Amino acid sequence: MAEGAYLGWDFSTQQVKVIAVDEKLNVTYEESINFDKELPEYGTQGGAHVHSDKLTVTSPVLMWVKALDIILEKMKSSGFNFSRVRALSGAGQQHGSVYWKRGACQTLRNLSPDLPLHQQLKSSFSLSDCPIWMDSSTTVECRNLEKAVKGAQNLSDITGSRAYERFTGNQIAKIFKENPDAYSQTERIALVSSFAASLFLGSYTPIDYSDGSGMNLFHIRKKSWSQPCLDACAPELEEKLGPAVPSSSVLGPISSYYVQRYGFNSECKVIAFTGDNPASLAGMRLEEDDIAVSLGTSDTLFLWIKEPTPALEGHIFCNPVNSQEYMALLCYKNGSLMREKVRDESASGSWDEFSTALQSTEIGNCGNLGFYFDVMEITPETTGRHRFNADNQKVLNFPRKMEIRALIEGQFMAKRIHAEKLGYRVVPSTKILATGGASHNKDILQVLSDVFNAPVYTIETANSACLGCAYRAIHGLAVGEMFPLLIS
Ligand SMILES: O=C(CO)[C@@H](O)[C@H](O)CF
Repeated sequence: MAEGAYLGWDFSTQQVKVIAVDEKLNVTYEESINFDKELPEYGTQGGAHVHSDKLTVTSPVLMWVKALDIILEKMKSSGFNFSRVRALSGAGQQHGSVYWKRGACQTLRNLSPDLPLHQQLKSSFSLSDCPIWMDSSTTVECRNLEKAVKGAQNLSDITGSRAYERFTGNQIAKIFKENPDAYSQTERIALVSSFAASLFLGSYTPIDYSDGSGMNLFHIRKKSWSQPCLDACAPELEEKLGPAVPSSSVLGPISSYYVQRYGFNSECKVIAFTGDNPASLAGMRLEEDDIAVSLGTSDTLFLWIKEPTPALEGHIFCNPVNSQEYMALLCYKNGSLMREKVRDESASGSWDEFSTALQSTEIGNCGNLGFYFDVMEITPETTGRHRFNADNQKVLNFPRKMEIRALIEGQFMAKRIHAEKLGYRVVPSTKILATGGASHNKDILQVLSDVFNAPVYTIETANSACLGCAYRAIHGLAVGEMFPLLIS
C-alpha cells in the first residue's frame, strides 16, 4: 500500500471520532468530540433527546455537523498533516436518518472554504431533529410494513430482519404520516453514514449495502431496494434514497472545501461510509467461529456468516468487506447507559468501586439473577428491572455489590442465550473479541469470558468502528470500484 495516511471516522451516538493509520496499519492519530460535553448548547444526554413520550428519540443534525467542524479545527491546531491523507471512510450509528432539504445538494457543492460547515448548512435540512436507533415510537408502522409484505418472517427473508421500530423505513413512514410537508421538502433521505460521507464528498452519496440492510427496505440477496417495502413506507421513496452501492465503493475525490480550508490532498478519495457495527466487524478482522461483542452505547453481538439465516430475532446485514457474504447481529439498547446508571446508583459513580464489586462477588452471584431495561429493550422487546433470588422469587432489590454482578451477568447471559437460540454455537475454538468503551474494564470482560466459557481478546483501541473504517479506506482504494458521482 502506498505510503500515506488513511482516515476512519465514526459519527456515533455520543461522539464523533477519527483515527488515522499509516500504510502499515499503525494507528498514528486519534481524536474525538463528545456531544454532551463539547456542544452543551444542544442539551443532549448521551448524544440524544428522549422526548416526553419516552419512545421518541432524536438527535440534532447540526450538532453532528458542528462536531465535525470542531474536530477538524482540533486536528489542524494539533498540526495534523492533512496533505498525506490518501483516502478516508467512515461509519455512522445505524438506522438513524437525515433529511436533506431541496436545494441542499447545490449548497454542498458550493461550500465556501472561509466558513465552517454548520454555518453554511444551517438551512439545508427539512428536519432538524433526526430519529435515531434509540427510538421505539413506530410500532404501528412496523405492523403495517409486515402486513404489506405478508408477515414478519417474509419481511425478514427479504430485508434480513422483521420490522423493528428503529429501522429507517418505519421511521420514514412515521415522518411521512406526521410531517408530510417536511417529507415533500426532502430532496434526499440519508443514513447517518451516507450523510457523513456527503459532508466529505461535497455531494449526496449513495447508501452502502451493509448499512442499507438496517432499514427494512433493502433486499439483502438481490442487493437492491425492495419495491413492496418502499411502497409500504412512503411515496417516491426510491428517488429520495438514491442508489445503494457495495460498501467498498470509491465515491470520488474529497470536496475542494477540505483541500482549501484544511490542506487535504485533492487526490484524497472518499470510500463509501457504512454502519458502526459493520465497520467494527471490519476493524476486528473476525475469523470463522469468532464472536464479536461491542460494549458501546448499545451492546451488540455480531459475527461473519456466509449464508443468511433471517429469523424473527436478530438481524442479517450484507457484509461490509465481502458484499456477497453476510454478517449477523443482535442489538441491546440497555448497554453502557444501563451500566453507567447502576455504577452511579450502586458504586458511587466510580468504575473502580464497580470493579471491586465484581472482584468480591462470586461467579453465579449465589443464584441471584437480574435483567435491567430502563429503556424499551430491543432484544427482547420489554422494559423494567426484574430481579430473582436463588429460590426464583421476584425481589425488589439486591445489596449493592450483588446488584452490580447481577447486571453484568444478566447482560452477558442474555447475549449467549439469544445467540444460541439463533443457531450460533460456542465451540472450543471460539474467541470472543470485545470492543467499545466497556471493553477497557478487565473485570467486566472476565464476566463475559465466564458466561461464554471462551477466551476474550480486545484490540488496541476501543474505537473498532473507526479503525475498521480506516482499514476500509485502504481496502476501498485497493479493490473498490469507482462509483460515477451522482449528479442529482
Ligand atoms: O441499533 C443498533 C444496531 O442495530 C445500534 O448498535 C446502533 O448502530 C448504535 F449506534
